[in-house]
Amino acid sequence: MASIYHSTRGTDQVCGAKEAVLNGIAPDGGLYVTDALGSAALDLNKVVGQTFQQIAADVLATLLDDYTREEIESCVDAAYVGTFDAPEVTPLVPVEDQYVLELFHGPTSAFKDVALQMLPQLMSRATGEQHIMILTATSGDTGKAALAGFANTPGLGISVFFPHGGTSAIQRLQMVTQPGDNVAVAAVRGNFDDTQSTVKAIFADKELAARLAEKNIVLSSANSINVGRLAPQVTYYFDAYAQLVRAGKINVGDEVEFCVPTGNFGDVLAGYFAKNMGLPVAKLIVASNANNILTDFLTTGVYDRNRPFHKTISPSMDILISSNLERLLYYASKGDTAYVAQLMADLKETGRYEVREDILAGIRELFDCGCADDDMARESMAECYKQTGYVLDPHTAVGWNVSKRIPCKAAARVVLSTASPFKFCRDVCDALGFNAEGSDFDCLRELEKQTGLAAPAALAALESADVRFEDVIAKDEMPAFVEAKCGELL
Ligand SMILES: N[C@@H](CCOP(=O)(O)O)C(=O)O
Repeated sequence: MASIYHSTRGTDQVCGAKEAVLNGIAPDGGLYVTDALGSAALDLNKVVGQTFQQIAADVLATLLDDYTREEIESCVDAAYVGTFDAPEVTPLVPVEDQYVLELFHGPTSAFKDVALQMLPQLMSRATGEQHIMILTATSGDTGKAALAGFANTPGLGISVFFPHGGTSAIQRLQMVTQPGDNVAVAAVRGNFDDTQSTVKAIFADKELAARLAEKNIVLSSANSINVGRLAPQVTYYFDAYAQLVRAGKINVGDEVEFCVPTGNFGDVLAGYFAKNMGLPVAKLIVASNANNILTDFLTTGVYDRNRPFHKTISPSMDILISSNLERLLYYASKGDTAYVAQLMADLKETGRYEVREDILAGIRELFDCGCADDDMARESMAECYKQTGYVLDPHTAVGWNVSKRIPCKAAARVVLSTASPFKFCRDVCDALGFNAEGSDFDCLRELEKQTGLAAPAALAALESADVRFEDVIAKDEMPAFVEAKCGELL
């Protein structure tokens, strides 16, 4: 029987995986979860002999089990054959005494491509006659990856909102130059949390939904609140493990640790899913930048967003409302939807909640944490480059810094590398002591010259790309923007 999905905040409305992917977020504002997680494991002996694509097919068939095997395999082919510039898709590179999992070889040079090359495939096989408008809030990377994934998909439109002045220059250019007839992009005055919260409010707006329904349009999400975004990310945890075994670094069954730079908690939650699907994970280390709300939560059990919001050199992690933590709370409370709903209501009303001691203790059995501010990240970029020649982007540097301070107790430690350093070339040049003057493309060329690395062609090409989207709007204007774009694009 196919897995049943329901909200983290209640079980009265249930659906299958396809409907969960299509809806993006549950009708009560919670996130879709399935109680089947933990009941089916991948066969590790098989995994270690598989390609990334084969592992992806098995992961997706397990988590999204109302897709047929044929549907899953055609999704995998479309998403992962010929779309990444590394044959392994997500290569694992030894650097000093740990391993860097390079997740940035996709079309937009960020880990989001792994899921956002897949989500449009999943969505188009789940939809019927309806038209879909995808709403995406981004702090830098998701937006472009979603645009690249959904551009020109028949029957689908996509609207992306990013914080005005809150991304790197290259990240912004990637979005505002996006070609396609079905895409819209706007900068929002405010930070990522304002944008993400407004997108969630738009999903909850019943009157807007009714007006759109008259035009046969539904809204969905390309953020990791959508289980169709999260499930594909589980693949690279298994694949990293397989690469370690094949390289003779560990034996099948050995435990490994992962250190994950994260803001919205999606990337690290995918590791929790992997663990629950049979991957021997000893620890998941949550690495935060100066917006260290997750470090505080995992240390004290208190989640408190009443604090300053810092703009950092790792902008994709500038987040104080980590959406996917809600899913972990659901599983850690053993499926207590009323408890999760209460915590989320507390967060909305007071900006704060505190979990019970037993729940924190359960979480801490698997999760460790740490944070690194900009100076620490710069130091790690410089030190790592000096000692090994390896160039870390500022987000990966946060993970690297945190990882270095927590001794590894398992057979291997893998640091997830979230983006190409060329997306943040000015800050990387600055950290590495290279010339960081001039335009961002001067910095890109300087980084190439000094390191001998080639910038991804799509990033270099942004220098001469036409800017198509220049709207800067207030968050209150987002609902009208979405409704207008539904009319224009669908
Ligand atoms: N870091 C993200 C923020 C949104 O996270 P998501 O994983 O939920 O899409 C970004 O770069 O936009």
